[in-house]
Amino acid sequence: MVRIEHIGIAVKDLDKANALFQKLFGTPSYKEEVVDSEHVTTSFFGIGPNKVELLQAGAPESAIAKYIDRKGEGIHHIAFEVDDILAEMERLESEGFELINKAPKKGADNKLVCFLHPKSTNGVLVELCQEVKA
Ligand SMILES: CC[C@H](C(=O)O)C(=O)SCCNC(=O)CCNC(=O)[C@H](O)C(C)(C)COP(=O)(O)OP(=O)(O)OC[C@H]1O[C@@H](n2cnc3c(N)ncnc32)[C@H](O)[C@@H]1OP(=O)(O)O
Ligand SMILES: [Co+2]
Repeated sequence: MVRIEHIGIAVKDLDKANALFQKLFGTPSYKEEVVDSEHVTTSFFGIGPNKVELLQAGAPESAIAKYIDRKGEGIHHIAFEVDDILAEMERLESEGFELINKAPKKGADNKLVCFLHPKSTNGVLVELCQEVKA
């Protein structure tokens, strides 16, 4: 684990949330990106060396839609940057953490990602992110 890559926040209305967080951070979102495979639209804010990712569901089957239905809006996951996602997935699985996806998958913001099931991480949805090198 290199550092916290982003904090993911589940929101119902991305336009309203973008306006709210722009006021909070004093800076606008630097990009919005749809991730079809996750049925989400993401919006990223840079705060110094850190990032916040807002996520709006694009379909009822979206993990974000189910989360909001269950728990309402709020912090959804913590993402960590890793240098070698395959090695980290292998290490974590050997340590007893449950990988939700068994192979890295395409994430937003030019990343390969893997999620750990919250039941194996004290109730925190953890995302591993590796930068996709050009
Ligand atoms: C990849 C694009 C982007 C990026 O950064 O690049 C993203 O971050 S996309 C983010 C959205 N995608 C995901 O979250 C994918 C991984 N998530 C999942 O596969 C599911 O959400 C899963 C498996 C965590 C939960 O699935 P589901 O909601 O269908 O199951 P349950 O509702 O039965 O939940 C099971 C159990 O987990 C607890 N739970 C669910 N979501 C969270 C959460 N975000 N944080 C903590 N805990 C969570 C839920 O409360 C249930 O617990 P229980 O004690 O059984 O009630
Ligand atoms: Co994320």
